[in-house]
Amino acid sequence: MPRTLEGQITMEKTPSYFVTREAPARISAMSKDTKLIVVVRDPVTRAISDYTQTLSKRPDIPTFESLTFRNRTAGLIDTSWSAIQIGIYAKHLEHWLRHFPLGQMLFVSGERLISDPAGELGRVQDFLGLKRIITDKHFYFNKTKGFPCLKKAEGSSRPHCLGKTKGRTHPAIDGEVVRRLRDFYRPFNRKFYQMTGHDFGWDG
Ligand SMILES: Nc1ncnc2c1ncn2[C@@H]1O[C@H](COP(=O)(O)OS(=O)(=O)O)[C@@H](OP(=O)(O)O)[C@H]1O
Repeated sequence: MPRTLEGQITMEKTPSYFVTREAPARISAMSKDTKLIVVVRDPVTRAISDYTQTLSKRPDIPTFESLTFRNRTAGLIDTSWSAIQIGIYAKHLEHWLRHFPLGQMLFVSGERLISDPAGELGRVQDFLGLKRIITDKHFYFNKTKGFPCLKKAEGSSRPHCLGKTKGRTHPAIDGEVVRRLRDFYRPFNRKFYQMTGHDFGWDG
């Protein structure tokens, strides 16, 4: 990590930290005061998004439906598949809470980041003790992209959307498989809502 000077905040983003067993102890050993921000979205959509990303790199992989189950007839979900395992947020959070108080963590809703980016970024700025500089004025909804974009990119006067790898079209997944996955995640989601004190609304 670079040295942080007076008046600066150093930020580091790596999606895999949240699910890496060694990460909480290592980060705590580096600095106990580190603030942690985690973006979470409905674990079922997250799994499909994860699969879509892998599929774009390796089009020959098996279907989502076949990777989901260890035994489809018995309805046994393959929790060793990373796309499924990562979405068990309550389990991952347990490890972090052994090293950090909940107040040092902020959970950003991936859904709200799309429907109300300024609102969600308002929470981030408050959490970091920053003035609310980023507001509604900075965003517009880009119909072609189907997502919010920045009116002006940093250091430019032109609009900026995230790249082609963000916001890919997901393949249609068998409804029964989606239902099974919803049933699988429900108790873990409830536990996660309880632990964070926030209902993310993934279970209707
Ligand atoms: N503004 C905006 N524009 C485009 N995409 C947006 C935006 N806000 C959130 N998202 C969602 O970000 C998802 C991709 O982010 P990831 O966390 O998967 O990226 S990363 O590869 O892990 O860094 C991506 O998931 P997919 O839709 O599954 O591609 C988007 O839903």
